[in-house]
Amino acid sequence: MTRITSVSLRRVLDSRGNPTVEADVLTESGGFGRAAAPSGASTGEYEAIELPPTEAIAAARRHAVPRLVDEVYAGNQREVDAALRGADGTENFSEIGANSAVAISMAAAKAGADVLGAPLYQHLGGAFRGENFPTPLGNVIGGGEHAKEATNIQEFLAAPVGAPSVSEAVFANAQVHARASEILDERGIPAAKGDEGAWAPAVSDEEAFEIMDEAVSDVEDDLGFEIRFGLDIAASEMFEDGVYHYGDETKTPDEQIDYVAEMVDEYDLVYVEDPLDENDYEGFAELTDRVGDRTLICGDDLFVTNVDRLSEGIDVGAANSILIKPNQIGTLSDAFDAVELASRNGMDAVISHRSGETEDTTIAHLAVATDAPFIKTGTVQGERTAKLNELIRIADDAA
Ligand SMILES: O=C(O)[C@@H](CO)OP(=O)(O)O
Ligand SMILES: [Mg+2]
Repeated sequence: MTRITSVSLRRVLDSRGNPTVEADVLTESGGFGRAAAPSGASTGEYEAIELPPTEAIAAARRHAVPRLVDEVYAGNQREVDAALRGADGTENFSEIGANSAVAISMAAAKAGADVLGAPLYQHLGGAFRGENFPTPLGNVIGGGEHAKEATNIQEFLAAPVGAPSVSEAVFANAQVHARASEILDERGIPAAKGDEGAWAPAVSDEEAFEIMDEAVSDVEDDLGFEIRFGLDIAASEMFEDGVYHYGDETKTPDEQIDYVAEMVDEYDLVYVEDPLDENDYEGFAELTDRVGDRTLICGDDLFVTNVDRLSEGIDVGAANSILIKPNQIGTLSDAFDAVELASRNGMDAVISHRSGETEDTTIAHLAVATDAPFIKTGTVQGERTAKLNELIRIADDAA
């Protein structure tokens, strides 16, 4: 019933106005799934390869589609993803492109769910999923590679950890985003928005910490549940010639560890992603040792959703959490393997969007399917609210 009868690929727009790959998968009994690949700006050095969409589509049509159509069942995700890997033949999807691979992988999952008549989160996660919902990490202020002339730290993320429901959490983040705008106004600071819809003011990181702290406390007082915040430092982007660059100032790796540890305590941070360069497993381990009992130290560029890199990290205690981005590795099966390896080792797996996104909602289902404690998928702006609104619908559906 779920045998794939057609896979079509096309170029569509992403939120930055760049082309990306969209896939449609059809099955024998009329099941249909559509998904589009997201795209990063602050990409990790070890991510699977994103090819220019036209090339990725041509290569996938040549190599992958013949191995899928009439050959593979969309309901069998492992089989779909093994066919994609077989068609590509490389470690990093450099032949058909991780963008084609992930679009097909996600579209097949949706087609499989469609035939089974199950919501995607249940098809991926099984009958017992849908009880727990992730806390959304909402990007409120940011800079780095996502906005010019703004903060050095890439993302300041609201985390409504005490919200009684996913819907209240989603609205709390939107309120923090609105409150941050008022505080910027009060201080006479103009702010455009970065790629993910976060405010991108030309302020120091120090001032961004203050604004974030104030916005979060105000909304916490108003709503009456605990809201904290966290960071994606995206430190690999700042690391050059052995030091971290904060505008004209620099920090040595030891100073960077001290700085992050101080910020964790000063602001009671609940989450810190990529505090150090993507090759510094030891630095990650030292920081995790110092503050890992009170915050999540999450590896994004460090692990790139890759089980081999995660295993190395586990060996040295490099983090207590991993960011999962399906397009970093190319298939849903690979992403699930990373989640499972992490959770077998007591680490949290956080599901994430990319800075370049589409209206695709797969990651909302993935977060519920994997029982993720957090999902990072922005706060406002259509391609972000697509996922947040889907989470609200899933919660409604599962109730
Ligand atoms: O660094 C990150 O975590 C992401 C998403 O916020 O950014 P990008 O997609 O540009 O890598
Ligand atoms: Mg990151």
